[in-house]
Amino acid sequence: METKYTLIENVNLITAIDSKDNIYWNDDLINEKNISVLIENDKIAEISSKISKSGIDKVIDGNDKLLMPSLINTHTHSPMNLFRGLADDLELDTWLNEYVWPVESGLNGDLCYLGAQIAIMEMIKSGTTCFSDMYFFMDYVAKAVEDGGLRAVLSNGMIDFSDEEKRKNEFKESENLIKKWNNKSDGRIKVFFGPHSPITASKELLTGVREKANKYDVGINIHMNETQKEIENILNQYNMRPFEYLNEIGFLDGDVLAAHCVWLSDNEIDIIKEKDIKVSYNPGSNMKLASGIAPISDLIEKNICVSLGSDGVASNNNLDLFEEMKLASLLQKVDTLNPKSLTAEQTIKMATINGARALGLENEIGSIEIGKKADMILVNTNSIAMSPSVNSLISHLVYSANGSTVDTTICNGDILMENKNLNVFNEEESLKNLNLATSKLKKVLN
Ligand SMILES: CSC[C@H]1O[C@@H](n2cnc3c(O)ncnc32)[C@H](O)[C@@H]1O
Ligand SMILES: [Zn+2]
Repeated sequence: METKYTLIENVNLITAIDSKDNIYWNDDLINEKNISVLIENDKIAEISSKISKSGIDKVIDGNDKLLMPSLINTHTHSPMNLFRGLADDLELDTWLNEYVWPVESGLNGDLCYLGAQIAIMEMIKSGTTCFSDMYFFMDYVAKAVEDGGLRAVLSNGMIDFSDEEKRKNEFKESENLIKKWNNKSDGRIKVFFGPHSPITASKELLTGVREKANKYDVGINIHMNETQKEIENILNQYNMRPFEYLNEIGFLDGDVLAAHCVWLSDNEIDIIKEKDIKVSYNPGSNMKLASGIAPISDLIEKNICVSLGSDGVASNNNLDLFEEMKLASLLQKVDTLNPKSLTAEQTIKMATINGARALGLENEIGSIEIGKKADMILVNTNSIAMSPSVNSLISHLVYSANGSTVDTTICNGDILMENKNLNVFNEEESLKNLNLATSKLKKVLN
């Protein structure tokens, strides 16, 4: 294979630097002007103030642009792009039991491919190139990731409600997904186990997942402590809170990615810290479903790894992590009544380097450093949202910009969007198919 060189010239570079020592919150962001970055195939080869153009296949002018690591969404359900606006203004239980699960019963692989395809286009357009997904028909989602050029950590969502037959099927599905897709598509796809939650997954399923996650050396993606009702349910069954219960059965380890973590006791925070659990904060979904406010400022103070997730678009209702960064920060400020809670710098780390750490990908992505994969975005600084550019661009990224300020998106060295033009999939055709598919799926609710 011939070596491909891409050069990004004279750009304003903003990135975290991986501290490599599990200190998640103490390093500052790099913010330097007139930098050039050389990409050799899929990797960052050089970062310097001047790089020769000779032998370069593609030169991107970085004037009026900001270069940063692309964003990492550590919790979503990509095929749920079929269900945006289907069920709004409801709390989690009603939303799931009366709307979402009935329409999901009509899903098939092709529909999940379509939903994931649209989610992937939405993510590329808004600057995300890596996402952690839990859903059904994940073989089809993996194909959409392969075709769409993104990076993803995929998990088959496992629900058994204590039914042994269901449990066996879930393990079969999950192990097949691992064997077929883990480390595939040029290493862009990884697979985790995905027990849905301690309510929907039995103790046997959870202990089985821990055993198999160790066997296959993969992580675990799970919903935790999202609503007060869920905590009461576990307390009634086990006389322990959810993290205490999972600790007791030996489920917890540093490879566990726990989504939501809204309602946490002090003891649970200590367990999260001790076990180095990775937390995915989903402020948009937690607000929309009126679930509550996660105590992120307390977690940061304890140096717990907190990353950022959107959840699915049926509860968010989009996948724009720029919007999510703003919600993330503002919600912490209003919760603590402290304007210094979750600063813009911390929020960018949350959406980049901590996302990488949460997925076990910190040696590959999450920052712009030599040897890392070329997953990065160019943001248009000659735009109203990013002006005046003589003020803090870091502030603009979190408090003012949204996904539409992203101009160019690169994943694994491939340019997936350039000057706002998508290089993958056919958006118009997919949206036509989406409307047809959703109108059929919705009929079950009438
Ligand atoms: C078993 S596949 C994943 C499963 O999770 C459902 N889901 C989507 N968002 C949430 C959420 O915020 N909490 C709990 N479950 C959620 C999704 O609809 C699938 O059924
Ligand atoms: Zn979820």
